[in-house]
Amino acid sequence: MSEALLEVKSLRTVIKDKKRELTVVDGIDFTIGTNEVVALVGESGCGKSMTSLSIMQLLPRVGEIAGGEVRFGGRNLVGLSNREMSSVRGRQIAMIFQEPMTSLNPVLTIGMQMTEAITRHLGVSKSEAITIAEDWLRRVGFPEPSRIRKEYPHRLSGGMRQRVMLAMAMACKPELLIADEPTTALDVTIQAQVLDLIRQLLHETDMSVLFITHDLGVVAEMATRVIVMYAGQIVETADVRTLFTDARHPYTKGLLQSTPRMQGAIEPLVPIPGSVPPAGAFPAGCRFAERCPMAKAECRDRQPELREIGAGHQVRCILI
Ligand SMILES: Nc1ncnc2c1ncn2[C@@H]1O[C@H](COP(=O)(O)OP(=O)(O)OP(=O)(O)O)[C@@H](O)[C@H]1O
Repeated sequence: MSEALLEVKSLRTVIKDKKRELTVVDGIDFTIGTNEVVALVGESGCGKSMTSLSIMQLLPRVGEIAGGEVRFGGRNLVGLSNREMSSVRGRQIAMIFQEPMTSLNPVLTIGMQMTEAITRHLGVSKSEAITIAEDWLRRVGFPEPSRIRKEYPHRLSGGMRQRVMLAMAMACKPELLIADEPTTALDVTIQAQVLDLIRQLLHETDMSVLFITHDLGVVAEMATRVIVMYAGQIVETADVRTLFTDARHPYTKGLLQSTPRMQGAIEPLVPIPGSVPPAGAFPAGCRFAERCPMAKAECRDRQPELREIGAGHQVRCILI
Protein backbone atom coordinates (compact mmCIF):
# COMPACT_ATOMS: atom_id res chain seq x y z
CA MET A 1 0.00 0.00 0.00
CA SER A 2 1.15 3.55 -0.66
CA GLU A 3 2.46 5.63 2.24
CA ALA A 4 -0.32 7.06 4.41
CA LEU A 5 -1.18 10.70 3.79
CA LEU A 6 -4.08 10.66 6.24
CA GLU A 7 -4.24 8.42 9.26
CA VAL A 8 -7.39 8.42 11.35
CA LYS A 9 -6.78 6.64 14.64
CA SER A 10 -9.47 5.62 17.17
CA LEU A 11 -11.47 8.72 16.24
CA ARG A 12 -14.43 9.37 18.51
CA THR A 13 -16.76 12.27 17.91
CA VAL A 14 -19.66 13.25 20.13
CA ILE A 15 -22.68 15.51 19.86
CA LYS A 16 -23.68 17.28 23.04
CA ASP A 17 -27.43 17.11 23.15
CA LYS A 18 -28.84 18.93 26.20
CA LYS A 19 -27.51 16.85 29.09
CA ARG A 20 -26.49 13.85 27.01
CA GLU A 21 -23.35 13.17 25.08
CA LEU A 22 -24.09 11.13 21.97
CA THR A 23 -21.29 9.25 20.25
CA VAL A 24 -21.75 9.67 16.50
CA VAL A 25 -18.32 8.42 15.38
CA ASP A 26 -17.26 5.55 17.58
CA GLY A 27 -13.58 4.68 17.41
CA ILE A 28 -12.82 4.50 13.73
CA ASP A 29 -9.43 3.77 12.19
CA PHE A 30 -8.42 4.14 8.55
CA THR A 31 -5.68 5.49 6.33
CA ILE A 32 -5.56 7.10 2.91
CA GLY A 33 -2.42 6.78 0.82
CA THR A 34 -1.13 9.13 -1.86
CA ASN A 35 -3.33 9.07 -4.96
CA GLU A 36 -5.76 6.67 -3.29
CA VAL A 37 -9.52 7.15 -3.60
CA VAL A 38 -11.24 5.87 -0.49
CA ALA A 39 -15.02 5.74 -0.46
CA LEU A 40 -16.90 6.06 2.80
CA VAL A 41 -20.33 4.50 2.35
CA GLY A 42 -23.40 3.82 4.43
CA GLU A 43 -26.99 4.96 4.75
CA SER A 44 -27.99 8.39 5.95
CA GLY A 45 -27.14 8.89 9.62
CA CYS A 46 -24.25 6.38 9.77
CA GLY A 47 -21.73 9.07 10.67
CA LYS A 48 -20.04 9.69 7.31
CA SER A 49 -20.34 13.48 7.38
CA MET A 50 -19.39 13.65 11.06
CA THR A 51 -16.23 11.73 10.15
CA SER A 52 -15.27 14.13 7.36
CA LEU A 53 -16.15 17.21 9.40
CA SER A 54 -14.00 15.82 12.23
CA ILE A 55 -11.06 15.50 9.84
CA MET A 56 -11.53 19.11 8.75
CA GLN A 57 -12.30 20.29 12.32
CA LEU A 58 -15.51 21.80 10.97
CA LEU A 59 -17.95 20.15 13.36
CA PRO A 60 -21.16 21.96 14.26
CA ARG A 61 -21.04 23.88 17.54
CA VAL A 62 -22.61 20.93 19.40
CA GLY A 63 -20.00 18.50 18.07
CA GLU A 64 -16.63 17.68 19.59
CA ILE A 65 -13.78 15.23 19.01
CA ALA A 66 -13.70 13.25 22.24
CA GLY A 67 -10.78 10.99 21.43
CA GLY A 68 -8.31 9.74 18.87
CA GLU A 69 -6.10 11.37 16.28
CA VAL A 70 -6.31 12.68 12.74
CA ARG A 71 -2.74 12.53 11.47
CA PHE A 72 -2.14 14.36 8.22
CA GLY A 73 1.31 14.48 6.69
CA GLY A 74 2.68 13.25 10.03
CA ARG A 75 1.04 15.74 12.41
CA ASN A 76 -2.07 15.42 14.52
CA LEU A 77 -4.75 17.90 13.40
CA VAL A 78 -6.84 17.35 16.54
CA GLY A 79 -6.23 20.23 18.90
CA LEU A 80 -4.69 22.59 16.32
CA SER A 81 -5.80 26.19 16.72
CA ASN A 82 -8.31 27.66 14.30
CA ARG A 83 -5.52 29.68 12.72
CA GLU A 84 -3.33 26.63 12.20
CA MET A 85 -6.28 24.68 10.82
CA SER A 86 -7.27 27.41 8.38
CA SER A 87 -3.91 27.04 6.64
CA VAL A 88 -4.51 23.29 6.33
CA ARG A 89 -8.07 23.72 5.07
CA GLY A 90 -8.22 24.76 1.47
CA ARG A 91 -4.47 24.52 1.00
CA GLN A 92 -3.68 20.91 2.00
CA ILE A 93 -7.15 19.47 2.42
CA ALA A 94 -10.03 20.82 0.34
CA MET A 95 -13.65 19.86 0.67
CA ILE A 96 -16.57 19.92 -1.74
CA PHE A 97 -20.14 19.42 -0.59
CA GLN A 98 -23.44 18.26 -2.02
CA GLU A 99 -24.74 21.82 -2.05
CA PRO A 100 -22.04 24.23 -3.29
CA MET A 101 -24.04 27.25 -2.06
CA THR A 102 -23.15 26.25 1.52
CA SER A 103 -19.55 27.18 0.81
CA LEU A 104 -19.92 29.83 -1.90
CA ASN A 105 -20.47 33.39 -0.76
CA PRO A 106 -23.59 34.71 -2.56
CA VAL A 107 -22.50 38.36 -2.49
CA LEU A 108 -19.06 37.88 -4.07
CA THR A 109 -18.29 36.96 -7.67
CA ILE A 110 -16.77 33.58 -8.43
CA GLY A 111 -13.52 35.32 -9.38
CA MET A 112 -13.30 37.33 -6.12
CA GLN A 113 -13.75 34.16 -4.08
CA MET A 114 -11.24 32.18 -6.08
CA THR A 115 -8.54 34.84 -6.19
CA GLU A 116 -8.89 35.54 -2.47
CA ALA A 117 -8.34 31.85 -1.64
CA ILE A 118 -5.48 31.51 -4.16
CA THR A 119 -3.58 34.61 -3.00
CA ARG A 120 -4.03 33.59 0.67
CA HIS A 121 -2.98 29.98 0.25
CA LEU A 122 -0.38 30.19 -2.50
CA GLY A 123 1.04 33.61 -1.68
CA VAL A 124 0.88 34.80 -5.31
CA SER A 125 -0.04 38.24 -6.65
CA LYS A 126 -3.61 39.09 -7.60
CA SER A 127 -2.89 38.95 -11.32
CA GLU A 128 -1.21 35.54 -10.97
CA ALA A 129 -4.20 34.38 -8.93
CA ILE A 130 -6.55 35.47 -11.73
CA THR A 131 -4.50 33.47 -14.25
CA ILE A 132 -4.60 30.38 -11.99
CA ALA A 133 -8.36 30.82 -11.38
CA GLU A 134 -9.11 31.11 -15.10
CA ASP A 135 -6.90 28.15 -15.89
CA TRP A 136 -8.84 25.98 -13.42
CA LEU A 137 -12.21 27.26 -14.60
CA ARG A 138 -11.19 26.27 -18.13
CA ARG A 139 -10.05 22.85 -16.93
CA VAL A 140 -13.40 22.14 -15.27
CA GLY A 141 -15.15 22.86 -18.54
CA PHE A 142 -15.86 26.59 -18.82
CA PRO A 143 -14.65 27.64 -22.27
CA GLU A 144 -14.95 31.33 -21.35
CA PRO A 145 -13.45 31.51 -17.85
CA SER A 146 -13.16 35.31 -17.83
CA ARG A 147 -16.96 35.52 -18.17
CA ILE A 148 -17.69 32.95 -15.42
CA ARG A 149 -15.23 34.69 -13.13
CA LYS A 150 -17.42 37.79 -13.14
CA GLU A 151 -20.63 35.91 -12.32
CA TYR A 152 -22.30 35.59 -8.94
CA PRO A 153 -22.97 32.01 -7.74
CA HIS A 154 -26.78 32.27 -7.91
CA ARG A 155 -26.61 32.98 -11.65
CA LEU A 156 -25.18 29.51 -12.31
CA SER A 157 -26.92 26.14 -12.50
CA GLY A 158 -26.29 23.44 -9.86
CA GLY A 159 -23.89 21.55 -12.13
CA MET A 160 -21.96 24.73 -12.98
CA ARG A 161 -21.70 25.64 -9.30
CA GLN A 162 -20.34 22.19 -8.48
CA ARG A 163 -17.71 22.58 -11.22
CA VAL A 164 -16.82 26.02 -9.83
CA MET A 165 -16.43 24.44 -6.37
CA LEU A 166 -14.13 21.83 -7.84
CA ALA A 167 -12.07 24.51 -9.62
CA MET A 168 -11.81 26.44 -6.34
CA ALA A 169 -10.83 23.30 -4.44
CA MET A 170 -8.22 22.29 -7.03
CA ALA A 171 -6.70 25.73 -7.57
CA CYS A 172 -4.72 25.53 -4.32
CA LYS A 173 -3.43 22.05 -5.23
CA PRO A 174 -4.68 20.18 -2.16
CA GLU A 175 -3.09 16.86 -1.25
CA LEU A 176 -6.44 15.51 -0.12
CA LEU A 177 -9.89 16.29 -1.52
CA ILE A 178 -12.86 15.37 0.64
CA ALA A 179 -15.93 15.06 -1.56
CA ASP A 180 -19.12 14.74 0.50
CA GLU A 181 -21.92 13.53 -1.81
CA PRO A 182 -20.71 15.97 -4.50
CA THR A 183 -22.99 14.64 -7.22
CA THR A 184 -26.09 13.59 -5.28
CA ALA A 185 -28.09 16.71 -6.13
CA LEU A 186 -27.16 16.68 -9.83
CA ASP A 187 -28.98 14.99 -12.69
CA VAL A 188 -27.29 11.90 -14.11
CA THR A 189 -25.62 13.53 -17.12
CA ILE A 190 -24.08 16.32 -15.07
CA GLN A 191 -23.19 13.78 -12.36
CA ALA A 192 -21.24 11.75 -14.93
CA GLN A 193 -19.43 14.90 -16.12
CA VAL A 194 -18.37 15.86 -12.60
CA LEU A 195 -17.18 12.31 -11.85
CA ASP A 196 -15.23 12.21 -15.14
CA LEU A 197 -13.62 15.46 -14.21
CA ILE A 198 -12.55 14.23 -10.76
CA ARG A 199 -11.14 11.07 -12.37
CA GLN A 200 -9.19 13.13 -14.87
CA LEU A 201 -7.77 15.30 -12.09
CA LEU A 202 -6.71 12.15 -10.26
CA HIS A 203 -4.72 11.08 -13.31
CA GLU A 204 -3.09 14.47 -13.66
CA THR A 205 -2.14 15.00 -10.00
CA ASP A 206 -1.00 13.08 -6.91
CA MET A 207 -4.15 14.05 -5.08
CA SER A 208 -5.93 11.58 -2.77
CA VAL A 209 -9.69 11.60 -2.35
CA LEU A 210 -12.05 10.69 0.46
CA PHE A 211 -15.32 10.17 -1.35
CA ILE A 212 -18.42 10.16 0.82
CA THR A 213 -21.46 8.69 -0.82
CA HIS A 214 -24.41 6.38 -0.34
CA ASP A 215 -24.31 5.53 -4.06
CA LEU A 216 -22.49 2.24 -4.73
CA GLY A 217 -22.53 2.96 -8.48
CA VAL A 218 -20.31 5.98 -7.79
CA VAL A 219 -18.11 3.83 -5.51
CA ALA A 220 -17.58 1.24 -8.26
CA GLU A 221 -16.55 3.95 -10.71
CA MET A 222 -14.34 6.03 -8.46
CA ALA A 223 -12.88 4.20 -5.48
CA THR A 224 -9.79 2.10 -4.95
CA ARG A 225 -10.82 1.14 -1.42
CA VAL A 226 -14.14 1.17 0.41
CA ILE A 227 -15.05 1.72 4.04
CA VAL A 228 -18.58 0.77 5.04
CA MET A 229 -19.94 2.57 8.09
CA TYR A 230 -22.91 1.65 10.21
CA ALA A 231 -24.10 3.42 13.36
CA GLY A 232 -20.84 5.29 13.88
CA GLN A 233 -18.55 2.29 13.35
CA ILE A 234 -16.69 0.70 10.46
CA VAL A 235 -18.36 -2.64 9.72
CA GLU A 236 -16.38 -3.67 6.63
CA THR A 237 -13.44 -2.40 4.67
CA ALA A 238 -11.91 -3.87 1.52
CA ASP A 239 -10.43 -2.93 -1.83
CA VAL A 240 -13.14 -2.03 -4.30
CA ARG A 241 -12.98 -5.30 -6.24
CA THR A 242 -13.25 -7.45 -3.12
CA LEU A 243 -16.13 -5.38 -1.86
CA PHE A 244 -18.16 -5.95 -5.00
CA THR A 245 -17.27 -9.63 -5.44
CA ASP A 246 -16.82 -10.90 -1.90
CA ALA A 247 -18.65 -8.63 0.55
CA ARG A 248 -19.08 -10.46 3.86
CA HIS A 249 -20.89 -8.22 6.29
CA PRO A 250 -24.68 -8.64 6.07
CA TYR A 251 -25.02 -4.85 6.00
CA THR A 252 -22.69 -4.51 3.00
CA LYS A 253 -24.54 -7.34 1.28
CA GLY A 254 -27.81 -5.54 2.03
CA LEU A 255 -26.48 -2.31 0.51
CA LEU A 256 -25.38 -4.20 -2.61
CA GLN A 257 -28.73 -5.97 -2.95
CA SER A 258 -30.59 -2.69 -2.68
CA THR A 259 -28.51 -1.04 -5.45
CA PRO A 260 -29.39 -1.38 -9.14
CA ARG A 261 -26.60 -2.93 -11.22
CA MET A 262 -25.53 -1.65 -14.62
CA GLN A 263 -24.08 -4.96 -15.77
CA GLY A 264 -24.83 -8.67 -15.42
CA ALA A 265 -28.12 -10.38 -14.74
CA ILE A 266 -31.01 -8.22 -13.61
CA GLU A 267 -31.77 -9.17 -10.04
CA PRO A 268 -34.66 -7.92 -7.92
CA LEU A 269 -33.75 -5.05 -5.60
CA VAL A 270 -34.12 -5.94 -1.94
CA PRO A 271 -34.26 -2.98 0.43
CA ILE A 272 -32.79 -3.40 3.93
CA PRO A 273 -35.73 -3.42 6.34
CA GLY A 274 -35.84 -0.77 9.09
CA SER A 275 -33.47 2.15 9.50
CA VAL A 276 -30.17 3.13 11.12
CA PRO A 277 -30.63 3.59 14.89
CA PRO A 278 -30.01 7.19 15.94
CA ALA A 279 -26.97 8.00 18.07
CA GLY A 280 -27.88 7.38 21.70
CA ALA A 281 -30.08 4.42 20.80
CA PHE A 282 -27.45 1.96 19.62
CA PRO A 283 -28.20 -1.57 20.80
CA ALA A 284 -25.73 -3.21 23.22
CA GLY A 285 -24.56 -6.06 20.95
CA CYS A 286 -24.10 -5.85 17.18
CA ARG A 287 -25.62 -2.55 16.07
CA PHE A 288 -26.98 -4.10 12.87
CA ALA A 289 -28.53 -7.18 14.55
CA GLU A 290 -32.09 -5.80 14.58
CA ARG A 291 -32.08 -5.49 10.79
CA CYS A 292 -29.87 -8.46 9.99
CA PRO A 293 -31.36 -11.49 8.24
CA MET A 294 -28.57 -13.70 9.68
CA ALA A 295 -28.72 -12.50 13.31
CA LYS A 296 -28.55 -15.09 16.09
CA ALA A 297 -29.14 -14.67 19.80
CA GLU A 298 -25.41 -14.23 20.55
CA CYS A 299 -25.21 -11.28 18.14
CA ARG A 300 -27.22 -9.27 20.63
CA ASP A 301 -24.99 -10.19 23.59
CA ARG A 302 -21.77 -8.40 22.79
CA GLN A 303 -20.27 -5.99 20.32
CA PRO A 304 -18.30 -7.69 17.56
CA GLU A 305 -14.71 -6.61 16.92
CA LEU A 306 -13.47 -5.49 13.52
CA ARG A 307 -11.41 -8.49 12.36
CA GLU A 308 -9.00 -8.98 9.46
CA ILE A 309 -10.27 -11.84 7.29
CA GLY A 310 -8.03 -11.33 4.26
CA ALA A 311 -5.42 -8.91 2.96
CA GLY A 312 -6.85 -5.46 3.66
CA HIS A 313 -10.30 -6.98 4.24
CA GLN A 314 -11.82 -6.38 7.67
CA VAL A 315 -15.28 -7.30 8.90
CA ARG A 316 -17.17 -6.64 12.13
CA CYS A 317 -19.43 -9.71 12.45
CA ILE A 318 -19.15 -12.78 14.68
CA LEU A 319 -20.83 -14.98 12.09
CA ILE A 320 -18.09 -14.54 9.49
N1 LIG B 1 -25.95 19.11 14.22
C1 LIG B 1 -26.33 17.94 14.73
N2 LIG B 1 -26.95 17.87 15.93
C2 LIG B 1 -27.31 16.69 16.47
N3 LIG B 1 -27.08 15.49 15.90
C3 LIG B 1 -26.48 15.48 14.71
C4 LIG B 1 -26.06 16.69 14.07
N4 LIG B 1 -25.49 16.35 12.89
C5 LIG B 1 -25.54 15.00 12.81
N5 LIG B 1 -26.13 14.48 13.92
C6 LIG B 1 -26.33 13.05 14.19
O1 LIG B 1 -25.09 12.38 14.01
C7 LIG B 1 -25.30 11.09 13.44
C8 LIG B 1 -24.41 10.94 12.23
O2 LIG B 1 -24.81 11.88 11.23
P1 LIG B 1 -24.00 12.14 9.87
O3 LIG B 1 -24.54 13.40 9.29
O4 LIG B 1 -22.57 12.03 10.11
O5 LIG B 1 -24.49 10.91 8.99
P2 LIG B 1 -24.25 10.65 7.44
O6 LIG B 1 -23.91 9.21 7.35
O7 LIG B 1 -23.29 11.61 6.90
O8 LIG B 1 -25.68 10.90 6.84
P3 LIG B 1 -26.09 11.80 5.56
O9 LIG B 1 -25.74 10.95 4.38
O10 LIG B 1 -27.56 11.99 5.75
O11 LIG B 1 -25.31 13.07 5.67
C9 LIG B 1 -26.79 10.96 13.16
O12 LIG B 1 -27.37 10.22 14.21
C10 LIG B 1 -27.26 12.39 13.18
O13 LIG B 1 -28.60 12.46 13.61
